[in-house]
Amino acid sequence: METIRIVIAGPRGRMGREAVSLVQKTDHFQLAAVIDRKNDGGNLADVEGFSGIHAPIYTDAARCFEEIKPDVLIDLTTPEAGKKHAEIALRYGVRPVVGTTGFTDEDIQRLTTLAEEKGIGAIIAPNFAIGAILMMKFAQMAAKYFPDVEIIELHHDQKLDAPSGTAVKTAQLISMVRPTKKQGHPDEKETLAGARGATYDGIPIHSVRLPGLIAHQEVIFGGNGQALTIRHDSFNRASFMSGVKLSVETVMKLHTLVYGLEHIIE
Ligand SMILES: NC(=O)c1ccc[n+]([C@@H]2O[C@H](COP(=O)([O-])OP(=O)(O)OC[C@H]3O[C@@H](n4cnc5c(N)ncnc54)[C@H](O)[C@@H]3O)[C@@H](O)[C@H]2O)c1
Ligand SMILES: O=C(O)C1=N[C@H](C(=O)O)CCC1
Repeated sequence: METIRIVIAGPRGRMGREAVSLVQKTDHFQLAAVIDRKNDGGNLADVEGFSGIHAPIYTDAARCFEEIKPDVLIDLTTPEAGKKHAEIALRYGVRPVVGTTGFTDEDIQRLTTLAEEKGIGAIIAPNFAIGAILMMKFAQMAAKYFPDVEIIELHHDQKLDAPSGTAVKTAQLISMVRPTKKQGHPDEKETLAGARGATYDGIPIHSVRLPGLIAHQEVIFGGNGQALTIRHDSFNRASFMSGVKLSVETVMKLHTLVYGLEHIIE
């Protein structure tokens, strides 16, 4: 198998550290460089927790891609940085695999156009955990029979974006198969603002943020005399890494942007 040269943006973060470790232990992956907010010009091996892992550090994504010419960027940063990195990567002919969440429909559309112009692959995956992809697919199946649905997503309290990328993606998949619907009583009123959550195409989304959590979601369907709950839990960040590996391998064969691993996992 040909070696895939990878740049990781956000290597010191919770997900970035897992991704560095994934690249290190995968024979056909090579860590070509990292993009970090600090330590420009330094080496990852000199950063605490990365002893023996040699990769040049850049703070400027464009300079990194220009000098390193990697095959793939894995971005695990913040919404602002992730959007910028993905766009610069595509301009330099580097295929982005974006795990960073908080992208809007417009962001995704702009990057899709850029990937098409360049004729290279890109993947934006709100959730890399295979179980979460199945949870979303099962929810889409169930929505055909149970149009009344609410999403509760639960994450650690250091998360920047709400609702989660997974909750938005789940609502998008459900809204593809059910007509727009106003749920609950037509005259219902919130006596405390936000009590009924945010809505995507009429689907309520409730975001919980608590220390101790990692990433969890329940999709609850209600019907006549019955309810169906589909739940997924990520108990650690290693749960995302098989999806990151699959995305890096797959993006090399794509010529357009794919949003969501449900398009890749049959
Ligand atoms: N797709 C998935 O399966 C999945 C799973 C977990 C987390 N996430 C997302 O991944 C992102 C990162 O999550 P996390 O928990 O690792 O966050 P984190 O805060 O632990 O790490 C983010 C890292 O990005 C770095 N960073 C910020 N701006 C930067 C810049 N301009 N250049 C380089 N590095 C920069 C920070 O220094 C930090 O080390 C979030 O958007 C989160 O929602 C996605
Ligand atoms: O830790 C996070 O942040 C996560 N975000 C993703 C999302 O927004 O859907 C899912 C996995 C964990």
